[in-house]
Amino acid sequence: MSKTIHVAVGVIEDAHGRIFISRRHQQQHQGGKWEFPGGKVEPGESVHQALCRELQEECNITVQDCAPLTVIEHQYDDKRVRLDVWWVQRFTGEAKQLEGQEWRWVEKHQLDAFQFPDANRAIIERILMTAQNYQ
Ligand SMILES: Nc1nc2c([nH]c(=O)n2[C@H]2C[C@H](O)[C@@H](COP(=O)(O)OP(=O)(O)OP(=O)(O)O)O2)c(=O)[nH]1
Ligand SMILES: [Mg+2]
Repeated sequence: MSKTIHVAVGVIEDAHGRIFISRRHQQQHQGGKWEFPGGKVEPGESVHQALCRELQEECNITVQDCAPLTVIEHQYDDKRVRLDVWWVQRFTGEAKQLEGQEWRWVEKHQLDAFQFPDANRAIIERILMTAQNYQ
């Protein structure tokens, strides 16, 4: 069995409580589906370092403050992933997608209307649960 791919993922929230999502390129694993920005943790990097690097590269932002939200392990037909998900509420820079992916800000209650990879179901549940607690 191939080894687990460790991924740092950011749930980026803006001042209006909206979440940043982007659409994976068709040729990528889980292509065409929407995602929270992030990418693989490189050798020698902490998850936090990977998160900051990926969000700078993909979304043009510098993370100032973030907190662990959840960790999801998921087996797809072709690979196994471990998604280390962080809530990012403080950042500098204007968020936008720098790698040619379609992107948008969405209200939390609209997240369910987008097609995400299967592993993301648990992330979205956690976002909605956490949001409810703060209303
Ligand atoms: N970034 C991200 N990846 C996700 C999400 N949900 C999910 O199942 N994944 C999976 C898809 C991929 O198998 C893996 C992320 O790997 P990736 O190939 O996009 O990583 P990367 O951005 O570093 O890409 P690369 O440049 O190394 O090719 O995690 C999500 O919400 N965000
Ligand atoms: Mg990525």
